[in-house]
Formats: sequence, structure tokens, C-alpha cells
Amino acid sequence: MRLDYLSIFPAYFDVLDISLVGKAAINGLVEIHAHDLRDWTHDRHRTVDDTPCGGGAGMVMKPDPWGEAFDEIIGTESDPSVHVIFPAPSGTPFTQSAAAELSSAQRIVFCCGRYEGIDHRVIDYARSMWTVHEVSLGDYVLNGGEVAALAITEAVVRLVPGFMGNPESLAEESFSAGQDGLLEYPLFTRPVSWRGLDVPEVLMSGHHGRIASWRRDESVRLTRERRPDLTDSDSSGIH
Ligand SMILES: COC(=O)COc1cccc(COC(=O)c2cn[nH]c2)c1
Repeated sequence: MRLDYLSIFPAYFDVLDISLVGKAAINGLVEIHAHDLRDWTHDRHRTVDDTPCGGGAGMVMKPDPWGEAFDEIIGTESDPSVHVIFPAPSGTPFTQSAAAELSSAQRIVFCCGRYEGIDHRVIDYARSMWTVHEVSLGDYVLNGGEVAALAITEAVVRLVPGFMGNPESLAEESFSAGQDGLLEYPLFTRPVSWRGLDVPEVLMSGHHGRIASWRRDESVRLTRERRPDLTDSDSSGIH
């Protein structure tokens, strides 16, 4: 999998060389390329933004640098196998299933917006050429798409076959199919008693049926408490 990052702060992605993703990059599973959008400007100030047509506060990212960067980084041929991701507050909520789908992509290009956003024609052009995803990580606003791109990268790359040392652990995570779309149950390890707090007895019983039942009950309780929106979805085992 090749990952490209287009940003006016490409140094954000240096961290990928040391993190979990770095290991994947080293063993050839993932190839990382970060690019400075200003490399595709031609004025002395390397300008990437301008005032919004129609007025309004803030600045909008100009389309020209994006178009020239696309030409050089991705090419001028249409190719639906290339996934182009625009993190944005206005995007579709990013989910574990979206991460799973993207984990089989051969190429993902992250376009990190700043200011008030990117000229919409950039997204329209990208949609005419590649597979575009405008995704939101949540109902809040960041200063730019870089942090969101890092989060999406981690969610996707850890699902790439061969990346995780113990793939079984993926099956029991929150939101994974193995959990029926429920939140993960509470986890414990040794010592059995810690600062007056004990591991639930059932987990020390060695009775696998009771342990499975306790874990399911805890997942249902937590999901009902924290994520009632998940309890009605078809994917969750509770209704
Ligand atoms: C079409 O894409 C764009 O115009 C992107 O423009 C912007 C503008 C400001 C901030 C961001 C970063 O994304 C978020 O804040 C975000 C993502 N998830 N939740 C919050 C992106």
C-alpha cells in the first residue's frame, strides 16, 4: 500500500517513521510519501489561499496548487483504484468498516485542508478522476486535516494483512464484527488485587462459558449506556 500526504505542514507525517506504521513501512507493507503543497506554487510568497468568493470570514485554499500536485503525484489518468481522502468537519463519519474497506486499497492519497477549507472544484475534479472520500472523525473542528489523516492512517494500516502480530486481537475490538458491533468489555490483567480493587471473580473462574457470558453482558451494558445509537443498528447483537 502506498500512502501519500498533501499538506502545507508535511512534517506532521515524520511521526509515521517511528510509530507502528513505521514498522509496516520498514517491512515493505506500506510506503509513505509526504508532500508540501507549497512546492506547487509559483509566486514569491508561495501562496496557497485566497479570500472566499461571495464574501465571508477566513480564507479558502486555491485550486491551482492542488491540481498541479495531483498531476505530479497521482497523474492525469482516471483510476478508481486510487482513493483520495479529504478529512473535513463536513465529511461522512469515518467508521471501522470504512477503515476495513480502505485496508485493501493499493493507493491512498490524503489531502489535508487548512483555513476554512479547500476550493470545492478540487473535490469535484478529484471525484471525476479517482475514488474520493470526504470523511469526518467527529463533530468538532481541527485546524487542518493532518491530525485526522494520521488517525485514519493508523485505523487503516493496522488492518492491513500481515501488519498486526496477532490478528485474533482485531476480532475482539470495539466495533469489530467479532463484537457484534458492540463496545469492548472491560479488560483486566494481573495483579488480581490492586489498591483494593479486584479482578471480577468470574474471570478467574476458568469457566469459559460464564466468562463469555459476563463479557457479552458487559458489552451490552456499556453500549446501551454510552452508545444507544449503536443498539438499534442491524450490526449490533442487541435491539
Ligand atoms: C473538502 O475538505 C476540506 O475542505 C477540508 O478543509 C478543512 C478545513 C478545516 C479543518 C479541516 C480538518 O478536518 C477537521 O477539522 C475534522 C475532520 N473530522 N472532524 C473534524 C479541513
